[in-house]
Amino acid sequence: MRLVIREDLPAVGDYIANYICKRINDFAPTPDRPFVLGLPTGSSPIVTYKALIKLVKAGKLSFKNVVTFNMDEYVGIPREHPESYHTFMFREFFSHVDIPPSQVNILDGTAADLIAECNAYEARIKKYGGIELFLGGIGDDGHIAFNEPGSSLASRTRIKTLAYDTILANARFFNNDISAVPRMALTVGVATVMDSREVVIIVTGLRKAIALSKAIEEGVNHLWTVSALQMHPWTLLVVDEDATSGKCPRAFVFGVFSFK
Ligand SMILES: N[C@@H]1[C@@H](O)[C@H](O)[C@@H](COP(=O)(O)O)O[C@@H]1O
Repeated sequence: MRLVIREDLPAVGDYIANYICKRINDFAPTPDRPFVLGLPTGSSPIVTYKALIKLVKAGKLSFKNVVTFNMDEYVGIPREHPESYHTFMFREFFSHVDIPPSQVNILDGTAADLIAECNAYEARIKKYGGIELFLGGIGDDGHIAFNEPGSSLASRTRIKTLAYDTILANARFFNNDISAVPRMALTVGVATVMDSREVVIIVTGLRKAIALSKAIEEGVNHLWTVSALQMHPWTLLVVDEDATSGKCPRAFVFGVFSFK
């Protein structure tokens, strides 16, 4: 597991955007061999998206031969809803880069058969040969995608009931009205993320300090689902100074690297 510490959120965003840019350019994707990229929502990735958009506008990066799979989507709110992850992704990212919309994959939380929707999503990922790089964020409780505390570490794309903490945290996007936050979501599973060839995780802010410490300093534990990444052969955590204010310094003793 690699750990990169940067001063603040904008520096984290720049680092990850440049990292992804290099990965895509080195991969030299073509229409027959696209780069398959997993993507998150949330406030943490917004600066990364902004930095990626800048790279595209500067002609240093193209998404023409990139296929994306988003991590999750709320159940029961239409795509057009201002807080659907579908709307979020087009507003914050896809509308500003050169990706053909047909290459964007986002779970449909309004599908008539939600289980079939989840199974088809897994099949589509498989059809593309798996995900090359999954970018993710984490919740304050260490959840990855919507794999809430207690999720199976062998989980696949499925319907998940949201934890009360997550509903509370996301109420800020719904005018602080807890009752307006969907109770369920479709989410890739922990095993879906683990199958990716590389995982890059953004962890920023004091709120995430305990989760970061649990992710890298304690054992693999389904109550902090991000900790499963300890078992992944090629994970990169990019964090800011605030997020290291848990117990992180000990991590260096155990050989986690810091590139400052
Ligand atoms: N499903 C998303 C997660 O994928 C995301 O990582 C998390 C953190 O969001 P933020 O970056 O706003 O802290 O929010 C939601 O729960």
